[in-house]
Amino acid sequence: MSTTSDLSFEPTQPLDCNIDGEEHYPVLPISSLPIIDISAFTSPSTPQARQETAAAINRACIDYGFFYLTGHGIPTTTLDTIISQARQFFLESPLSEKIQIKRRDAGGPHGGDGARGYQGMGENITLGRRDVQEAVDLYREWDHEAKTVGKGGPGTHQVLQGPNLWPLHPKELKPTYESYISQVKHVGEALVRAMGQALELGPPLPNATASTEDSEVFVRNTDHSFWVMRMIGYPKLAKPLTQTSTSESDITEFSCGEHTDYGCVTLLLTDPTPGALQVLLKDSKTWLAADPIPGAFVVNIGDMIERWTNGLWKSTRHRVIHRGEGYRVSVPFFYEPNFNAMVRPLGKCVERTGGERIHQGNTYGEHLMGKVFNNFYKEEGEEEEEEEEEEEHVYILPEQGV
Ligand SMILES: O=C(O)CCC(=O)C(=O)O
Ligand SMILES: [Fe+2]
Repeated sequence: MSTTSDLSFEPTQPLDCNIDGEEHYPVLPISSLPIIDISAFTSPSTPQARQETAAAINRACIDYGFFYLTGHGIPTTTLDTIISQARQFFLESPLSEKIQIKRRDAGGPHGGDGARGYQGMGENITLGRRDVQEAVDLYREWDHEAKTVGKGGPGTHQVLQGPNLWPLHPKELKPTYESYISQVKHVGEALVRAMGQALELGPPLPNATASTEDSEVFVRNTDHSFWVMRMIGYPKLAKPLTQTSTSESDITEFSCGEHTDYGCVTLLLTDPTPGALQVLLKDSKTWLAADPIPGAFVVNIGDMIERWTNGLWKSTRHRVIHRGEGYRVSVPFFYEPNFNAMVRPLGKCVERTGGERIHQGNTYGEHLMGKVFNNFYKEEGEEEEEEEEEEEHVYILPEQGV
């Protein structure tokens, strides 16, 4: 994804460049992402306070596509529990227990749906390379009435239509996570409401439908968010962290390869490990270490917001290289559009970006199915397909009944 912002930044220390004719891309160790307090949208507030927050979001989305989010109302103790229970699962469960909730092919005899469940070390592939991570993927449950029998007959599932496969250990994990999911969805809603206001799409219109382009357009198209939550465990990579800037060609292993998130907004929670998550700045060559701030989410916008805004706000590339101490844990919550939401550039954003649409539009469900197949079923070495080619896939999409 190309980035053409006019962002300029002052490096905090000398950058290591072009030694022995080799290009060295710097990694800035001090995070300078903006910090946005969302409380004006999560609690009673004044129009002026909301306007100031919306303006700060607009700036952050143009300049970085990433920011820290505070004032969301979820207690830090809850966030800490989410991380510590994920750590317990990864480090204390025997492999046999992890395998019990393994992601299995849709339609197969094990009742898998091709998406939910545990992925072993190296199974997640980004840009054709195996990520050094293990993970559990949880999704919004498919609406019961809209389920259809999988191609293997009764007891088998279509893609994405199976039940979530919850870790068995620790046993409090499932109720804790369910309660957290209901809280974090409210934060996602507040955030997309603020984003609609930030784009100055106009006040909410009476009798609005999903396609009405007012400031609530994102709220309506995420009101049955087909959310995804990942628990990710990262063992540290072999090479120790000895330098603040790194030659790109030295990096042969990734905890999570360079990517943009494919949905709407990501609310990322991580343990305190520094230096692991790196965000590509708008100069397209400087990586910024987005170190965690206690109690704050790291938020980034995904490809669906880029498409809705016709590229006014771009989804930003990021990656994880964990060479620090210990086993790193993160739990991103992807607040996504409704499965059936039609995602096409908004008229006002098309006008503001020169009048040409970057995409003709399709539903989030179609987009997601393309991503599920690309990422989960690609063999090492295969090139990741570009967004433009996504339309060439033919998927038979069951309707989500919502
Ligand atoms: O673990 C992290 O810090 C980020 C993970 C991530 O970018 C993703 O899962 O999309
Ligand atoms: Fe990501």
